Amino acid sequence: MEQEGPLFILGVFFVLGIVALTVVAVLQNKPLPENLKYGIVLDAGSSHTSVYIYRWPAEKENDTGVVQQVEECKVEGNGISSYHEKPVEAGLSLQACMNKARDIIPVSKHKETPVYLGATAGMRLLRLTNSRVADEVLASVENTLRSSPFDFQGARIITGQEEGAYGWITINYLLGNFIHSSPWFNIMPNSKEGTSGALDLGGASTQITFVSDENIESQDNSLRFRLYGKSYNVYTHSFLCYGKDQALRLQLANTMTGQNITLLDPCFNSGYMRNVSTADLYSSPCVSGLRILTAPQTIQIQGTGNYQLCKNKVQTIFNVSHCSYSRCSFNGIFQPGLQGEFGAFSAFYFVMDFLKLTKEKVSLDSVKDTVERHCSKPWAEVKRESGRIKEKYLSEYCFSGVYILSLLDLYGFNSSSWEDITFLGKIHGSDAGWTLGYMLNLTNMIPAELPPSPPLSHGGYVGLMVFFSVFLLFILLTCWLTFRKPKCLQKGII
Ligand SMILES: O=P(O)(O)OP(=O)(O)OP(=O)(O)OC[C@H]1O[C@@H](n2cnc3c(O)ncnc32)[C@H](O)[C@@H]1O
Ligand SMILES: [Ca+2]
Repeated sequence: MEQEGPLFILGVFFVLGIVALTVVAVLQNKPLPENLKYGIVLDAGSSHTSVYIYRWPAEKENDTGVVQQVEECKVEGNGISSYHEKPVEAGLSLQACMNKARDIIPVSKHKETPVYLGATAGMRLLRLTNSRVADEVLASVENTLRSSPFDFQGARIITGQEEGAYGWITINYLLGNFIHSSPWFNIMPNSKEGTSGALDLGGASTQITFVSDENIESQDNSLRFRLYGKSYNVYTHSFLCYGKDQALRLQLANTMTGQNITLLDPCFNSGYMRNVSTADLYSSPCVSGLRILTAPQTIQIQGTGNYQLCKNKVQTIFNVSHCSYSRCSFNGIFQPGLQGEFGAFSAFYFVMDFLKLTKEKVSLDSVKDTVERHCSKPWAEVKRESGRIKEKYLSEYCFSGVYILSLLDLYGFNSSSWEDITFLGKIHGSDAGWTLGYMLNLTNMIPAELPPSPPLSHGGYVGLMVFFSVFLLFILLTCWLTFRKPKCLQKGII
């Protein structure tokens, strides 16, 4: 009895010790309040500019799938290359969206938030037409971005190769395709091995990018990446002038005649009419070589809505007669055989979404039927059904549908490989496009090797601590209750 008093006190201290240990472990390892970082990328496309704002937790910077798009602000008006006659206004056009970015990003983060502007095919074409004016437009947008409170990192025209590569990185990052070989990463697990190819259809250029096991016969189309501990051999090509707006110009210019003021066009719905200024049509370097000097100043397009005739007309813009490699897509450009799944975005998505062909896998034949049916609808009916859509877009869905089918056919998609294409607008809330990949690369957020990762997550660590503490407590209590006198303590079991 004399010995029980001190032993009881010892036992109480022991229990208190374990409880204190658990509390300290839990508190000490409580995750710090999330430190968020922001980044801004301006996609200065040929048809329009969008300002994307991204956010991610600073501690997880090198993990994959953690960067999220928090906003897309569409700049009013057309793309920056359309300001070629008044370059100063190109910069002003960005102001409203940059003000919105100011409101969204906390003031304390402004100074450390990088801003990048990448211009694509519209500016590539303007540089070809007049490089001095292209520089003036870039200087103007640079001025606006420099005067923003953010950390301006540069405004430049990205190459077609970069555009393809970053689009591919974006979709595979968002789909979680870079991580499934690692046992430690388990965010957005992807059941399918491998990466997804990227198909981007813009207004002035189009890109195809995918991993290939074949020899890439032309160096310009070959990219090698090492990402998250894996090497990738990637094929990419950007076709300048084969975005959907420039392709439409090519198609029109191909059928222009010397005198006719009216142009019957099977790629527009019957009853549709549009006036086109020939000066404007020929202003693009994509078609300037096709200029007919005797063409009238203005022509009137009159739609006749015929799928088959439209297809024949669209095919005239592709040259498939020469190829100096083992195989080509068109215009003498090397392309290896298609491999794996593909994500198709931008206008591929806009057009297929309008035709209600994105929700589930639809066979190639059904897609052709749908486009054919759409082309044969009178314009009045098209307008009645979808009157709220911008007339420019609405009037061009027949042409765009036929163009997409022709382009994908030349890439090598047939009835069976068509099933490998998914038309993507957003992936987990972020737009599919080159901008995210561009930012990930410039902020060094995609490591070549897998970052070292602790074997246990914070939750797992705390859980184990609690489990073992409770286990010890349980043993002690069992001893106490079994022997009444805590003999186990006396015998030095614990
Ligand atoms: O990549 P580049 O060639 O520079 O062009 P862009 O970046 O401006 O091109 P987008 O992907 O924004 O758009 C591709 C095309 O789709 C058109 N477009 C945009 N939204 C659309 C919609 O809802 N329906 C149909 N077409 C759309 C747009 O006018 C372009 O012709
Ligand atoms: Ca684009």
